[in-house]
Amino acid sequence: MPKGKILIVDDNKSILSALELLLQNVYKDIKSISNPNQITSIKNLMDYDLVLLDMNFSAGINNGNEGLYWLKRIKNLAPDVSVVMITAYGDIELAVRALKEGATDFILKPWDNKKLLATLQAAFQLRESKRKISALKQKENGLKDIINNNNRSIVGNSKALTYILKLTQKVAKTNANVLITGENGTGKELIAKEIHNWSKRNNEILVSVDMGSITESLFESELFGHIKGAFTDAHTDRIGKFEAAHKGTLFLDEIGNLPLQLQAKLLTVIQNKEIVKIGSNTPIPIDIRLVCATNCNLEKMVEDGLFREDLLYRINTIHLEVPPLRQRENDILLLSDFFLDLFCNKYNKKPLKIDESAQKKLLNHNWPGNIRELQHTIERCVILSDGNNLTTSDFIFKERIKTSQTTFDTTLDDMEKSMISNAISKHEGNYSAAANQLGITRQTLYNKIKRYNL
Ligand SMILES: Nc1ncnc2c1ncn2[C@@H]1O[C@H](COP(=O)(O)OP(=O)(O)OP(=O)(O)O)[C@@H](O)[C@H]1O
Repeated sequence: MPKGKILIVDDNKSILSALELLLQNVYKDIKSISNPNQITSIKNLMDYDLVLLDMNFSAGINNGNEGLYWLKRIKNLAPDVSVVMITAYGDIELAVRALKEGATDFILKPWDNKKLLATLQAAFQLRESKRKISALKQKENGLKDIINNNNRSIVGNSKALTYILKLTQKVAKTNANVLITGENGTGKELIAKEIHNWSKRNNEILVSVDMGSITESLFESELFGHIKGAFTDAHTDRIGKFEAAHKGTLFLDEIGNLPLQLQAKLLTVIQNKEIVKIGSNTPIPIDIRLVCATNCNLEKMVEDGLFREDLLYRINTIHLEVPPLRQRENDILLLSDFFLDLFCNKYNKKPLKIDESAQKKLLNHNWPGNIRELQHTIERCVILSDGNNLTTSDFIFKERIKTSQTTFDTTLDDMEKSMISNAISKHEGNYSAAANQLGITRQTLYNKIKRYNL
């Protein structure tokens, strides 16, 4: 089945006819011109797959310069089109010049039909590959845009937040590794995204990894990737998060949850700036900007022998501490309104207002779960509300259960709920520590909090 579009340029009409005859069953669309001046007036030259271009047009001049001139013009107008040069006066020097100017290949007249067809076929395949690469590049850029812009703008104008945002902007422009600390739900991940978006790497992607949810057995495969056959389930090659973040930013969330043995592996990669995939011996150079976050006190963990001091030095060239919501009083109502709009839109509710006494209640609450807690509180209110106003009775903050005593006339679910509440309360909203105490992963803890609406 003929496919593809070819343009033949030769001043010799009988050559044009011979070539048309030869190529008519190979290419779907053939256009021949005998005067190269017509090239520039061809509409949509970019749509052509191939150009077969003679090198000499003026009588008595056989140095090939005309062909090289027209090659340049074609490459200017349609850079991805494959151009194959054809001449009766070729030598190696001319062929090299043509290839340097962007020709795909070079054929001598009189030509051998089989060889000519094979050369054009190879040139056609090259053009197809370029098309695919360009389509993939466009798709990649589109995906990068979606990934990078899929973040919420940071709401708030409190002094504490403004200070941290100024610092974030300053730091973003450098290539320094950044450690973001702060309680759960304060917006550490949002700050990491801002660092990426304000950095010179913002044309590449930010890859996030929750270190708290990666099991030891999957650590290397997730972060460094593997090659096909490296282990039983490795049916295909897989790139790890480090390689995916190459040229961009790698965000390692909950870095404090990384076991010591894995800290050593991470340190090696950061120091050597290269990874080795499981099952391979070949190191792959990696260029990433590292941003880490944690709600743990890493210095204290270093003192307790739970975190490597050398790793801490590597990751906290710059340290940003995100303040808790209770220290950002000005932000509470701004954020409440922001989430109110967001969820009213999401749940197709008419606009809601928070009345004055309810506002006071929000301002007086301690927000141990910070902005995430505020977000969930507002979402719940929007879902449950029937009126136009939210009043104090819409905002019910559960008292944390102080006692760990449980009675035996409760259900298993009640006991679990109570244990989770106790653990969260004991660790003052630090979900990682609470999950640790309960012997479950942070993700499982989140799921349970959601399930029990805690
Ligand atoms: N200033 C802000 N403006 C708007 N939304 C915010 C702001 N800060 C945080 N949020 C939202 O609050 C939620 C929690 O934020 P984020 O995940 O960044 O916190 P975190 O500190 O990384 O939490 P964790 O320690 O639990 O991982 C997210 O949905 C985030 O979009």
